[in-house]
Amino acid sequence: MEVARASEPTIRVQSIAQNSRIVPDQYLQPQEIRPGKNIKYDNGDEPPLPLINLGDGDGDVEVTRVQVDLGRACRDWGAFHVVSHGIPAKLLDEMRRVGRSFFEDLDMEEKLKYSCDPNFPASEGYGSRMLVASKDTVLDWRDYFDHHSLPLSRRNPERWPHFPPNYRKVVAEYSDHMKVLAQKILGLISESLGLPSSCIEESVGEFYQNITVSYYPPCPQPELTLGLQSHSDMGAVTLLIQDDVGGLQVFKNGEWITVQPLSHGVLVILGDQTEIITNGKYRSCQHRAITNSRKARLSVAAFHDPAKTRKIFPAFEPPKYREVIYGDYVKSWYTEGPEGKRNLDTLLL
Ligand SMILES: O=C(O)CCC(=O)C(=O)O
Ligand SMILES: [Fe+2]
Repeated sequence: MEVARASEPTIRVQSIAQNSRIVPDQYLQPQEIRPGKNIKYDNGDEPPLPLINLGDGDGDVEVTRVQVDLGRACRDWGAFHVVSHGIPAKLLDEMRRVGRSFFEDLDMEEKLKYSCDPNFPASEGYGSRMLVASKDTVLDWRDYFDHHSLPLSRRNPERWPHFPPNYRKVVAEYSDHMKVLAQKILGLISESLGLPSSCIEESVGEFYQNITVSYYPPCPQPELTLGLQSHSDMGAVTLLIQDDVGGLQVFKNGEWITVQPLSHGVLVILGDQTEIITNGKYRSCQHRAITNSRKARLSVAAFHDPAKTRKIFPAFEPPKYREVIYGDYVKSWYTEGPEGKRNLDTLLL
């Protein structure tokens, strides 16, 4: 059985959403970063995120095309959808289903038994505030469940929800599949830069994988809040699925562009370590989540990061970024906050 840990002092957003018709002050974003009255929930006339069909990889012509398309997506967006990725559609649906069931079918008392430790940022479990150690920031309109899934020595399904009954099995299976896809994507990214396919994966070393199910309750004043503040992911590569509600936005050419959900596609988001390793040839993607007043939204992110002791440095000369021990990078992210891509900018030479 799981051990109940000290519950976080912060009240869960889901409880606030159920009991209040206005947004408490702690969740009000500063004027200049509020999404504002004209939130765009679809991407309108904006170009859609690039879509790469990984099944197009047979034959020399197709291989070249996949590499060219992938290279362009990594340079221009730092994010793209993949289809024919080899992960069973049923597993994607089931992961969304069990994730949603934890948030919606268990009562709060049950859920709080899985609370993450408020004294450590990114500790495993149920929480609302990932930047716990940071200087005062406005809170995100989000609850989450974070799972430490790889390497296997970190994986302890006893700490994961016991409900629905197949929850733990689904997350473990999802973790294994996502690892294989992350390896494949990093291989293709390496090749698209003329590097040996193992290059980026070897630079990252053994994957530290976390799986975060994010749950964004309906928000009475979406124009004043953010589900998740603007950031780039700090690790190497994130693989994300979402439900059909929508709310993820990527920042491109000075604008926020809403990513249309693609139910059986997987969204690839390049992280800061990939930007460092590729020496800025490929950019990590700045993104955020907005809220809406109608429907709860769910996403599942599988983060693939280096070990905290790993030294990360560019694979090209002359280097444009200083080398960094990954654990130091993470520490600054948690103490200073993400603020877009500020942490990465401090490494620029
Ligand atoms: O909910 C989303 O779509 C984004 C989640 C995300 O960016 C993150 O957890 O880092
Ligand atoms: Fe993210």
